[in-house]
Amino acid sequence: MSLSAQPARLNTSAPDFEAQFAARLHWSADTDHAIEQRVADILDDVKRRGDAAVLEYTARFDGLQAASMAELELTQADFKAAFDDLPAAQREALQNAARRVRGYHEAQKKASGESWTYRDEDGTLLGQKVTPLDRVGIYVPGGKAAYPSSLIMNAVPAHVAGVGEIIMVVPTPVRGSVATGGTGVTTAARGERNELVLAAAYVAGVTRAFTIGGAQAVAALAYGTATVPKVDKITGPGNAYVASAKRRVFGTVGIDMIAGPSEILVLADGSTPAEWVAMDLFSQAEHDELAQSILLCPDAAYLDAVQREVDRLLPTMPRAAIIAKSLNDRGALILTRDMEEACAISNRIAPEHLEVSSSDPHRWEPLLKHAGAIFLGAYTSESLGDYCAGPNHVLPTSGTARFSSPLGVYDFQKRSSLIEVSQAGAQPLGAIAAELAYGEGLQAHARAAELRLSTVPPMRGAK
Ligand SMILES: NC(=O)c1ccc[n+]([C@@H]2O[C@H](COP(=O)([O-])OP(=O)(O)OC[C@H]3O[C@@H](n4cnc5c(N)ncnc54)[C@H](O)[C@@H]3O)[C@@H](O)[C@H]2O)c1
Ligand SMILES: N[C@H](CO)Cc1c[nH]c[nH+]1
Ligand SMILES: [Zn+2]
Repeated sequence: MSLSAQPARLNTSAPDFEAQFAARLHWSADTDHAIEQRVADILDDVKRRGDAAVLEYTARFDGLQAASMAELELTQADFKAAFDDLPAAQREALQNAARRVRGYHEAQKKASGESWTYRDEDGTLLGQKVTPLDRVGIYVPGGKAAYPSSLIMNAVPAHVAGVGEIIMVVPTPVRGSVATGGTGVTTAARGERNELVLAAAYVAGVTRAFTIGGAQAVAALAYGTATVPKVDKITGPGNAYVASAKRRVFGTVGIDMIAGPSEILVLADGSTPAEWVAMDLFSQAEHDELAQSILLCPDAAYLDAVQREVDRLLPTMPRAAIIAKSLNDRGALILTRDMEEACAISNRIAPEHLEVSSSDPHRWEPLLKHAGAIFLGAYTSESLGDYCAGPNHVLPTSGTARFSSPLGVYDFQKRSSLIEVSQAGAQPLGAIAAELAYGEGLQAHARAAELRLSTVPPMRGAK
């Protein structure tokens, strides 16, 4: 069957642009009732029945049969064996990627992740104590592709922050088993473990790991089961089921953000070879049918050229079916009046990844406000950021870059305020606090402050 990919052609000057634009924009799990309902049911079930429910869903959605959760636990020996067995080039690539990601996150910690204090003129000490989380759960996706790079992007900043225990979940679906929501495949004996993922767990350092995925894995981490330890926070990307589950368990545990199906927006001035841009659009479309790839450009002939490259290159891609579905359903090539308008539209979309494919990217960068990551210039392909540039590739999707940031060391830390008031400092602060506390009708607050004054006044409103 020959496939074709026809992203929607939009024109900002067309009278129906706004309607067409809105129709293409953010899809998120919470607008899909069927996914929401299924995820809610899975979470409830795992909360009630623990391991037994996780085993059932793993058989149903991943086609992976196991008699007990112990069978689904990976060991440190598995990690080391996978690492030792890798071809040297893959071992080196993993280590180089981890080294660059570590360097970036160490710099990030230095810049904004350390405790700080100061003393005011009365000798009162004020500040913030930064502490790492005790135990985190990292979700490493594994449904339609394997993601050793996501393991590195989660585990490395957790280590830089000083997290005590890292519990990883990763689905290992049996190939050919399709998570249909029905019974799925129930005869296969073992999921396909990805050796690079196991080796990455060795390189990046993971405490415990389970081959479970989807909403059931998120539930196991959030509520804890007899086998899977309850964590303080769940980080990491995943498909619509994972994103929805994370949103629902927030409050029971912390979460990093909504990092759902991947997105790329390319802002092009027409100076980058069309082939490069077409492949960059493919690079995110190939993740998931629900991924979104958009090109904004003020040059109609360039949009035509990129479409021609899409047509030419698609048949060469092993994941052509996923790419075609993603581009047909969610992709768009948008003709803008100029680059300024393209920047404004990009801000409205707030994409996960934003490539500024221009000969003068620094001219446009100041106009760009909302994006998970901004890639400047024709040589900065988004895929370099996915693996090894250094910054984190776990990024907010579905327009949540308007209020969320990339995964970072800060996601694995929390902060406590530090306050040490000197005797001299207690005098002015006591007077201010007492005044406000009486105003709120909270006498005990007022009195606690006044008792520390050198001259203690009578309590106002005493009985
Ligand atoms: N935003 C980011 O930072 C980022 C980074 C990497 C990957 N991603 C995205 O992560 C996603 C990975 O998705 P994936 O599918 O490959 O792996 P995944 O691990 O996220 O999802 C697989 C799991 O989904 C569940 N599932 C699938 N179909 C189901 C159904 N019908 N009913 C119930 N559960 C079902 C199964 O339990 C399965 O184990 C992609 O969308 C990719 O674009 C995002
Ligand atoms: N582009 C993904 C984030 O949306 C990350 C990734 C991992 N591997 C390849 N790509
Ligand atoms: Zn990617």
